[in-house]
Amino acid sequence: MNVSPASTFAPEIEVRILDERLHAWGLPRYQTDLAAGIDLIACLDAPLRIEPQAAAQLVPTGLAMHMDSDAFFAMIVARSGLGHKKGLVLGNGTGIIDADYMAQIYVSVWNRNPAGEAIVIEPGDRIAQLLFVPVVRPRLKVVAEFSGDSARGQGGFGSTGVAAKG
Ligand SMILES: O=c1ccn([C@H]2C[C@H](O)[C@@H](COP(=O)(O)OP(=O)(O)OP(=O)(O)O)O2)c(=O)[nH]1
Repeated sequence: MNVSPASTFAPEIEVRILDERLHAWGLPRYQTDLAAGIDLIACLDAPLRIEPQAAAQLVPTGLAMHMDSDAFFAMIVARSGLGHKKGLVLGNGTGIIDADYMAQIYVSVWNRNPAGEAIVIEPGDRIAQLLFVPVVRPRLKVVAEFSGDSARGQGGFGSTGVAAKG
């Protein structure tokens, strides 16, 4: 399927390069025409060794951006291969970059491997990816009782069970 860039929501945002080494390592860009995210690069001065299950560490990306929009935000997620094969995941599960955040973006890295295998991140490694995600910011109105009803009603967490229904 071909998607014309003109048919997608593609606002322009300002990005600052805080680490000049990114000019050689790779400026923020989509790796393929339809890649969902841009890779984030470890702007480290020396290799970083992460022991299994050790405390999460913050890695600078050398990037700052100002989305300045109420229509979307950015989300840091693991790179699929690194997370699945090597065990390099995010210490905060998912990193949320608010649209009003203008400082350097950091990646919280964690080695989820159970034991033994350390992970070494080299300066310039692509360690995670950044996705831009539309967001809805509804106005929150506090009420005593809900005005409508639903099939689930007041059934709580897990109330629909696990069996597949025909
Ligand atoms: O993985 C991350 C997560 C967050 N941030 C930055 C961008 C985000 O806008 C800001 C604050 O994040 P968040 O609101 O999730 O964290 P907080 O602990 O509530 O911090 P704050 O008090 O600054 O809102 O930190 C990162 O650089 N990397």
